[in-house]
Amino acid sequence: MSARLVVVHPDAEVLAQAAAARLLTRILDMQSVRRPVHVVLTGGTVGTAALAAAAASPLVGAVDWSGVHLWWGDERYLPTGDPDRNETQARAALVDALVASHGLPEAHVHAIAGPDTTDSPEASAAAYAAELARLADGDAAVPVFDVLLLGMGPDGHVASLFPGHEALTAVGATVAVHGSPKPPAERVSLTFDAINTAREVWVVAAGAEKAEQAAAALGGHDVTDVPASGVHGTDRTLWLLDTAASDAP
Ligand SMILES: O=C(O)[C@H](O)[C@@H](O)[C@H](O)[C@H](O)COP(=O)(O)O
Repeated sequence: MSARLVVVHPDAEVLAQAAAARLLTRILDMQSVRRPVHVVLTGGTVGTAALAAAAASPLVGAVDWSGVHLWWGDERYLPTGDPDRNETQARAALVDALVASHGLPEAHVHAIAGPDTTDSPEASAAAYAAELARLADGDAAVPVFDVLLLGMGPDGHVASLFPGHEALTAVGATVAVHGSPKPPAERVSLTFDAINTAREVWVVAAGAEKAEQAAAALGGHDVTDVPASGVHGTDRTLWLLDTAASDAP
C-alpha cells in the first residue's frame, strides 16, 4: 500500500486536462516496459471530461492502443447504449475513437454487461469476474492494473461502493450492488480487494461539494463512512483535485 499524494489544480477544466496528460503519459511509460497495459476507467463528470481531453491530445497517437486493455471500476446496470452507462459516456468521449482510428481492438474493451445480455446484476458481476480472471496472470483474480481511475461522489463513494452499504465488505473481484443511494439502484462494481491490487490508483474529484469527503478520506476516516478512504495503489495513490475540492470547510 502506498502513501497518498495530493495534487491540486486550479479548476475542473485544468484538472481534466492534467489527468488526461498523466493518463496518456502513464500508458506510454508502461508500454516501454511491459505489454499489455491494463487501464481501469471511471464514470463521473471529471473522469469523463478527462477522457474527452485525452481524445483531443496529440499524445493519443503516440500510444500503441493494440496493446491496451480497458476496464471499468463500476457500471450502472442498464442496457448497452443507455446514455447513463459509464461505458456509453466513455465510448462517446474516447473509446469509440480509439477503436475507429487508433487500433484499439474492440475485444480489448471490457464493458460490464447490462440487463440486455444478463439476467441480474449478480450474473453480470460473475461474467465480469470471469473476464477479469481470463486476462489475469496465473491464478490471480484480476489483471495487474497499471492505472485505475476513480471519481468520488459527494458522499465519499468510489466506484459503486457507497457508505454503509454491504458491498463494502464483499469478497471476490466484483460485486452486484442493489439499493444504491445514487440512481440507478442496481449496479456492478469492483470490490476494494480488486481495486487495491492496482499499481496506481488515481482519485479524481472537483468541486466544493467534494471537499468535506476528500478531507475525510485523506485524513483516514473510517472506510464504512467514507469509502474513498479505503483505496490505494500498490505503487502509488494519487488524489487529483481542483482547488474547490481541496478546500475543506
Ligand atoms: O456510477 C457512478 O456514479 C460513478 O461511477 C461514480 O463513482 C462517479 O465516479 C462519482 O459519483 C463521481 O461522479 P461526479 O464526478 O459526476 O460527481
